[in-house]
Amino acid sequence: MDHFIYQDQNLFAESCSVAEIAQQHGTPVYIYSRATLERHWRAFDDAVGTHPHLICYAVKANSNLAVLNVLARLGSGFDIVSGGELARVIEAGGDPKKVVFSGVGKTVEEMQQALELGIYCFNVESSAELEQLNLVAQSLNTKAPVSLRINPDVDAGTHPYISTGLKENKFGIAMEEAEQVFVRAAALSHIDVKGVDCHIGSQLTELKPFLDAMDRLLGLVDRLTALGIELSHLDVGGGLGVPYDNETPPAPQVYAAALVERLGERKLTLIFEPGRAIAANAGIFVTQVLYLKENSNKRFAIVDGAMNDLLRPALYSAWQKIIPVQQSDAATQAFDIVGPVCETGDFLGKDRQLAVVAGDLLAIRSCGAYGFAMSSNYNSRPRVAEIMVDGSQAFVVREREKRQQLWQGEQLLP
Ligand SMILES: Cc1ncc(COP(=O)(O)O)c(C=O)c1O
Ligand SMILES: N[C@@H](CCCC[NH3+])C(=O)O
Repeated sequence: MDHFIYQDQNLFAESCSVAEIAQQHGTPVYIYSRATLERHWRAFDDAVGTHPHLICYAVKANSNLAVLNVLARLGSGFDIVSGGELARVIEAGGDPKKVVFSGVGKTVEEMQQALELGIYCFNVESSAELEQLNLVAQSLNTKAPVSLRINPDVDAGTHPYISTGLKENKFGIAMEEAEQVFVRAAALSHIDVKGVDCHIGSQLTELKPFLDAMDRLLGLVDRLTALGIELSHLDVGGGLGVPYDNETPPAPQVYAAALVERLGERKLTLIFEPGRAIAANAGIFVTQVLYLKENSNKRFAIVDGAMNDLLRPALYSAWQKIIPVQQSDAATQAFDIVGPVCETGDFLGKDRQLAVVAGDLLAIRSCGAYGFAMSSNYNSRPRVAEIMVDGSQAFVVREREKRQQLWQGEQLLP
């Protein structure tokens, strides 16, 4: 396949057998490929070429320490949205000087933590946050490096829940107010204005919205230069989509080349915040069929994995490829793949043509991003194990939760 997204090929090829991993570690289970993670990160980094840049992997996509560590060893930066994510990055050996901090609701404590660790930049999302950050930096007798996140009001053409760059979304500072907030930021004693950023949404499959957003940001950069405010970087956010089915998002080379070209003569370091493009197709979710069941006009494969383990189908009606791990002699029939959770929305796939019997393993593909990271304990289900395949070896990078861990910290009344 020519595309840089390798569809977790590694996990099904040579080295490690998915069936053996499932047998040894139980199901449901997430399995990641180190080689694929590295290849995706490098493909992204190489795509930007020699233009000064920093790839800040979006930790929210998959925050497993081993995943972060693999990327940190390549020299990756990180895009974080909480103090918890920052702590994970440090724990995984990431460099705080390559961290950008996004999010509309940073707390005072998170600002202190990030300032003390010396992060690269705060992506500030409102005037109120800017004023608060100035006070926190003052109290620590330092200056906070800041980029202002601008809401460029472009339609990313993606699912409404994961579109972030429209006027009605909560994210960023409105373009109409941008100059005024930059002027204020430049005047604040404990703020160091570094850059501008945007992030218009996730799973984008067209280039145009990225370019539209970039053009609007560059217009602002030029107006700021005229006002005497010189920026050193432009952060284009994340959002590059991946093929879950037969989508054809732009390859990173095409995407990056188009953005670099738009910069023209401007001397701005480019920052990227890819999450899904690095991690999604470096992971699968493996689940076992418990029972087959037939109602009047529906056939169900009831599996041991559920919406608490993999939320995307229930939350966004997201479609992810489901394939049997081993060949079966059973007849191919249409199944809804559903989990044990007591919700009608608990499905992993609908109306899938599959040849399966009870006991078979199914692999849900493209689960390396927003899979485990969005999992929960709903229905008091322990969170599943995460495994990373590295060459011919499979490592447990997170153990399956034990039942007793589920009520840790809970107290009975006296
Ligand atoms: C600010 C920010 N940066 C980066 C990302 C990563 O997005 P994606 O995983 O689509 O690359 C997100 C999530 O959408 C985000 O909100
Ligand atoms: N969690 C979403 C993406 C949201 C990205 C975070 N801003 C998904 O699974 O597609």
